[in-house]
Amino acid sequence: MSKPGRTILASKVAETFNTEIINNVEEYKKTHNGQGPLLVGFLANNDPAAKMYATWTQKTSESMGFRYDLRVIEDKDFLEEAIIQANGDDSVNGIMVYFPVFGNAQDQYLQQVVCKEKDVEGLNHVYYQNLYHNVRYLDKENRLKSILPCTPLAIVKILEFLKIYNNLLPEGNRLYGKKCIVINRSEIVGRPLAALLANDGATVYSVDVNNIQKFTRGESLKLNKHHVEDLGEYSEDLLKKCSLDSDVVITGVPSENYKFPTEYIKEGAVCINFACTKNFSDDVKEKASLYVPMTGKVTIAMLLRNMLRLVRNVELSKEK
Ligand SMILES: NC(=O)C1=CN([C@@H]2O[C@H](COP(=O)(O)OP(=O)(O)OC[C@H]3O[C@@H](n4cnc5c(N)ncnc54)[C@H](O)[C@@H]3O)[C@@H](O)[C@H]2O)C=CC1
Ligand SMILES: Nc1nc(=O)c2c([nH]1)NC[C@@H]1CN(c3ccc(C(=O)N[C@@H](CCC(=O)O)C(=O)O)cc3)C=[N+]21
Repeated sequence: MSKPGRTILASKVAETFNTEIINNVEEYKKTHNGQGPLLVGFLANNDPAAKMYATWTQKTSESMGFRYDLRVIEDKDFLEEAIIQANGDDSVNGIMVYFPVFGNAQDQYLQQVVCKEKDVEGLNHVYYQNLYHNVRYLDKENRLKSILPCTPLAIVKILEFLKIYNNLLPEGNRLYGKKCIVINRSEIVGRPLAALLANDGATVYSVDVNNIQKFTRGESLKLNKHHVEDLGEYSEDLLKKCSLDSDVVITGVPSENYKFPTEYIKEGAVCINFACTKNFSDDVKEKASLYVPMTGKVTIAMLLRNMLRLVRNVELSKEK
């Protein structure tokens, strides 16, 4: 008998955004001498994953009508100056820095050097604070939309595509009744993702190497933003219990030989992996109803969508 589950590719999800992005770039070009918005990428390391991602952002953005300029910085010490220069350059619309650079807390500092008006990845403190506080606009008049970090946002868009979000429910509560588990709690992806899902009404188990936490909006969603509860230290038993309770399993463990145990997956759950390596075993579809093996293509679509949103925010602020 054939397996009941299906694999859904990120390219399929990205398609639904790409037409809109291309049309918006075409509109932009009409009023900008036929030129698309300019994205600048800073590469100051020899990390093969970062290099690959840089080549790939260039290819995708150019194919959609954007201009892309990769600035390779040989000496990391000059990176900060280069970012500051790009912040002040009116011809630059968006900036991204490929991480890791120093591979320590200095990288978080560099993230904040990119000015928020050009921060296509949505890593500025202001955007994080809005996300964690469930604030969706930058101004009191609700004209300027806040930017969301692109990988967590990509996963939200995938869950919408998979119809885990129920659009019969009011916006902001569309994950009510859904339970999700996220294996990764980095500041770039896992923690903001758990907060986003909980803010939309889900119960989220957030797992890292040390412990397991639960993010929710409280009983009957009475809180207007998520709150976090410690469930205990990391253990296989606790992980299995939380996972078997989850309708959605999301993994992002950056290690070649890590495999999420298939027997921890609830029958018919949705499984999504955003790590560069395959975090699920080949038999995942014996349990999963829908399986998304990689998410990178949707992340890039969200990056470019964020870029257009930044351009629009700059134009709206000028009109004021
Ligand atoms: N698809 C995409 O668009 C993107 C993918 N990535 C990929 O996602 C992966 C993760 O990236 P980061 O979050 O930046 O990495 P990170 O190293 O900062 O964080 C890894 C997280 O996983 C947890 N973890 C590691 N081993 C674990 C285990 N055995 N059990 C439970 N938790 C465990 C850690 O505690 C930590 O919270 C990488 O492979 C990266 O390349 C990153 C950004 C975008
Ligand atoms: N500021 C910053 N933001 C990042 O998002 C970032 C970064 N720095 N540094 C490097 C890592 C690595 N990374 C990848 C994301 C997806 C795939 C991936 O799996 N891509 C394809 C598969 C490969 C392909 O089609 O060529 C996919 O998902 O379909 C790989 C690598 C993002 N990174």
